[in-house]
Amino acid sequence: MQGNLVEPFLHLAHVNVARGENVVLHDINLSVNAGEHIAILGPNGCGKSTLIKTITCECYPVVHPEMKVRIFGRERWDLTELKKRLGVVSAELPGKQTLKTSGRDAVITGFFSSSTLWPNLLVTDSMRVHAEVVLRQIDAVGFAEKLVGEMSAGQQRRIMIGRALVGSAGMLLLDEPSNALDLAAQAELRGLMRRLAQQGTGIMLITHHIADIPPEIDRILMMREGRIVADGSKAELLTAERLSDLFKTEVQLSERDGFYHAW
Ligand SMILES: Nc1ncnc2c1ncn2[C@@H]1O[C@H](COP(=O)(O)OP(=O)(O)OP(=O)(O)O)[C@@H](O)[C@H]1O
Repeated sequence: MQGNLVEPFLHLAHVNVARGENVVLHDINLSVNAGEHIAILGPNGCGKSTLIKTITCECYPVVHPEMKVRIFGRERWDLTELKKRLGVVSAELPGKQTLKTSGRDAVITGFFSSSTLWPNLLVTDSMRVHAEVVLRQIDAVGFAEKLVGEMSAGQQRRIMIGRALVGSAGMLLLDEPSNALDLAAQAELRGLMRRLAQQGTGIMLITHHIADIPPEIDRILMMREGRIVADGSKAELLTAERLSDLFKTEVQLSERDGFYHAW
């Protein structure tokens, strides 16, 4: 990085993405700087997860001359390298083997983007030291010995955030992270997102729960029918009118201590 230039995390220009026979993302233009905090909102099926999967190269854009996908400043990636650098967390575990992996080892799998610590993987001392730092950061030292399959959903989610953090270049992509969490676990997750955001971790959060959006998130992306229909500040877009228009239903909104509640 030079001078005051902010490092770009993502630059998408004129991106169209097909799934099966249908084009489900249309002319997506989006730039995100490293360290930004963004929430992506939109009705079911509008393409939020496909957008994340385009960033992780699990979905490929339709090739045409104006199309550009640049991630961390590069257009071409070794997929394994890219997966290691992107911290993606969804409600699903990386694989069945993760259930039989301890929390500590599951965090370390983030260095390899694997579902468990297979015997052939070379875990270095510096990886172990870094994993301990992350376990403290996510407040998971107390259950790090437990098998992931024996953890509560909230503990599992925290371990998956830790797994995403060890390898990632400071950007977390969270796809509906509060799914299946009870109220206490949702509150813990919100607290963790806040701490990470305050410590400088960038966050792209997909959620259907407006209350999940921590005060630190200041940019909102609205999607509808495969298009970005609004991209702006929270003050401008997180209003009852804009949400009602986005979801085509009457939405009421209130705000308390920087958190919003919609019903
Ligand atoms: N594996 C797939 N094969 C074919 N079409 C798919 C596939 N996955 C998703 N789609 C379609 O792509 C479109 C976008 O889906 P996507 O999952 O990205 O939306 P979303 O906004 O994340 O939805 P939700 O909020 O319900 O999770 C939808 O029309 C969906 O039916």
